[in-house]
Amino acid sequence: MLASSIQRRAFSASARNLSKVAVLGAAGGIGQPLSLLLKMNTRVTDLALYDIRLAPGVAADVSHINTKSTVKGYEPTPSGLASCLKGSDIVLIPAGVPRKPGMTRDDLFNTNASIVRDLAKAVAESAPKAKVLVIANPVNSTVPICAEVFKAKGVYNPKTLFGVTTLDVVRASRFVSEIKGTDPKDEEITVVGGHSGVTIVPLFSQSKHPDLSANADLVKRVQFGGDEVVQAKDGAGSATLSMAMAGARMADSLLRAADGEKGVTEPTFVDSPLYKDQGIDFFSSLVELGPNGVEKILPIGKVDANEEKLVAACLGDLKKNIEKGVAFVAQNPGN
Ligand SMILES: NC(=O)C1=CN([C@@H]2O[C@H](COP(=O)(O)OP(=O)(O)OC[C@H]3O[C@@H](n4cnc5c(N)ncnc54)[C@H](O)[C@@H]3O)[C@@H](O)[C@H]2O)C=CC1
Ligand SMILES: O=C([O-])CC(=O)C(=O)O
Repeated sequence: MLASSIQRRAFSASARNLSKVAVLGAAGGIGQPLSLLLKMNTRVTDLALYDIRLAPGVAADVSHINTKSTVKGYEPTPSGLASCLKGSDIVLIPAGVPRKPGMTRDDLFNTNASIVRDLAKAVAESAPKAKVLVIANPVNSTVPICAEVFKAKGVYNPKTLFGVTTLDVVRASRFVSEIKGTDPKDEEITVVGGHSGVTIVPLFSQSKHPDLSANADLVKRVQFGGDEVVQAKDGAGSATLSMAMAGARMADSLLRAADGEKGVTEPTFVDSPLYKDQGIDFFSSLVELGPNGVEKILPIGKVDANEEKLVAACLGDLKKNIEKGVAFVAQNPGN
């Protein structure tokens, strides 16, 4: 009995990979709680924090938490960034400015596009095999920007680039549970499309409450949940704590899949075949994760008449957002 439990322990310990996780933008509103949650994750063995300010301070603070992983904060220099990235299995990118009331995510493009482009270049040079999780907005454009940079550097792997859309399903399950008086953990809501306004498409017809697809207020709340936080923070930024939780969940799912766990799925914005025939190269849907990243992209499944209209509205905007990201890199390749 004892021997077999020791054997089991030995097996589970040996089945786990060493995992270096890097956070770029680690001193920000998302970066700090995200770093905290990653420090609490026992699958992370090395946590590497980079920002243009304060990363060593955040690292010193987080490093006192009594879990086994090492934590290091890097100086805001090209060599600091390269050392941070070197050997990383997962790179999360929450670097970039957040919205203020009255702005759309697309209004962040002018500032964040070049930040993400330059960080993607550093990833291509120092961690070309890492799984890259893009949080910086507008995700619908920043993910194509990363893809174009990786293509130009000859390291593009569509299985390892992810736009983080987890917060949309986190919100959807919570909002439904509030209406139905249920536990959000029992409310799995599929959300597809992209990550802004009408490109966010909840598919309530596939949930336990198909009637909710006719609830226009709820659909709108999921699509514009981010605005609720932006307005409530009144100029001081957008969702940070719920986003940190969502980003940490996405990273944990990839780590579990890398450790051989089967059937791990997350919704995420990836290079997807689902609407390529309409010229849309990236789309968020449920994705099965494996040791190499994307294992299988699941189809969106059956949708009802309300949702068909939502998908149609999503595709128009999404196509433009993706094209904008691609055009940016073509016109501004940077140094
Ligand atoms: N994907 C999603 O669901 C969500 C995405 N976001 C987005 O995440 C981004 C970050 O939001 P917050 O953390 O609230 O902003 P923040 O302003 O609090 O933090 C951003 C951090 O990025 C750093 N930074 C800026 N340029 C950098 C560079 N070149 N290299 C490294 N670090 C750099 C800043 O110094 C700052 O510490 C925003 O673009 C926001 O819109 C926010 C919520 C949800
Ligand atoms: O709304 C924003 O700007 C931040 C975001 O992406 C979200 O909260 O979903």
